[in-house]
Amino acid sequence: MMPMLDAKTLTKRFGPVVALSDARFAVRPGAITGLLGADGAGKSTTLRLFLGLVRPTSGSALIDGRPIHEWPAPARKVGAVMDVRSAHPSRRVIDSVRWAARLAGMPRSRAETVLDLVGLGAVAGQRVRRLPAAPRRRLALATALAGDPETVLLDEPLDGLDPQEIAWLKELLRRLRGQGRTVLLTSRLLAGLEDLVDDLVVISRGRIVGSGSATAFVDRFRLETISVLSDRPRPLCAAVIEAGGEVLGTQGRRMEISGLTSVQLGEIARGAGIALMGLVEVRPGTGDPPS
Ligand SMILES: Nc1ncnc2c1ncn2[C@@H]1O[C@H](COP(=O)(O)OP(=O)(O)OP(=O)(O)O)[C@@H](O)[C@H]1O
Repeated sequence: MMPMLDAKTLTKRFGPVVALSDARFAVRPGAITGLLGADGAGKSTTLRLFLGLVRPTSGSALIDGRPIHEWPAPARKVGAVMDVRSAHPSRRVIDSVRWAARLAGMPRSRAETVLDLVGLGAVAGQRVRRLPAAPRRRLALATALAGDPETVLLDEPLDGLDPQEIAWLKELLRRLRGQGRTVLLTSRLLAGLEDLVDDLVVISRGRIVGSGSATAFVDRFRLETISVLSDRPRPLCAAVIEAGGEVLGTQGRRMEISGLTSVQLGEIARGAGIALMGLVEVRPGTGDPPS
């Protein structure tokens, strides 16, 4: 089966910074894939490369076998939410989506369809600036879907959402998958993705360190993953990497670490003079902290 998204020896440098180094991975059509990595790992850069917003230093980022700029109607191929603030604040909600639908060559009625899909039909006539944060994020999603794209790229879509909004978004993404669409979303944490993604690609400091079915990953990572709280996450990250561990994700003071036992982690933290405020070894199968 031809992959829907294909990173082929993809490298991106920004001056001296290597944001992505020889990345190779493929995303299956009709699946939800999570691109997992810590802050600055290269997740957004990867999405930008697929979208043609930045050019690869070497290698290629293919959508359905071709770079995005080779598709005659790119908005029918891929829709993306990279920045939720992209809608113009003084526009009406409906006009914002109509504009996107028009650019994609879709009929005018497409705007109503996608606003209904994201539950914003009732506020279609409002100015964008009057929308609170959660509906504004839904609007960004509607705009991404305006071109009826085969593939949807979402940068940290679950980040900062409340539980109801997370549940709603997951249901919507499952519906999009049910329609045969491909979804690639990024996240800093594995926690919370288990019941959503089919496949995972794990990126660490610009390198792909693993990819495959989420079930296999979740079992392996649960076995090995330690979730830890520290008031000095940055030096702790450095000490963990120095010791050969892998930082899977960070969010504020919380980190997910693999490749080390909790005893080793405790020793590393003590050696670096960093206090651990909480540590949970995530067990296979249950996801619950040990009692
Ligand atoms: N336009 C740019 N110019 C210079 N450096 C950049 C640029 N874009 C990204 N980088 C650097 O490339 C690296 C990867 O950044 P990227 O935004 O892709 O990471 P990320 O995994 O999405 O992290 P975050 O969750 O913080 O957005 C970082 O070191 C970042 O500072």
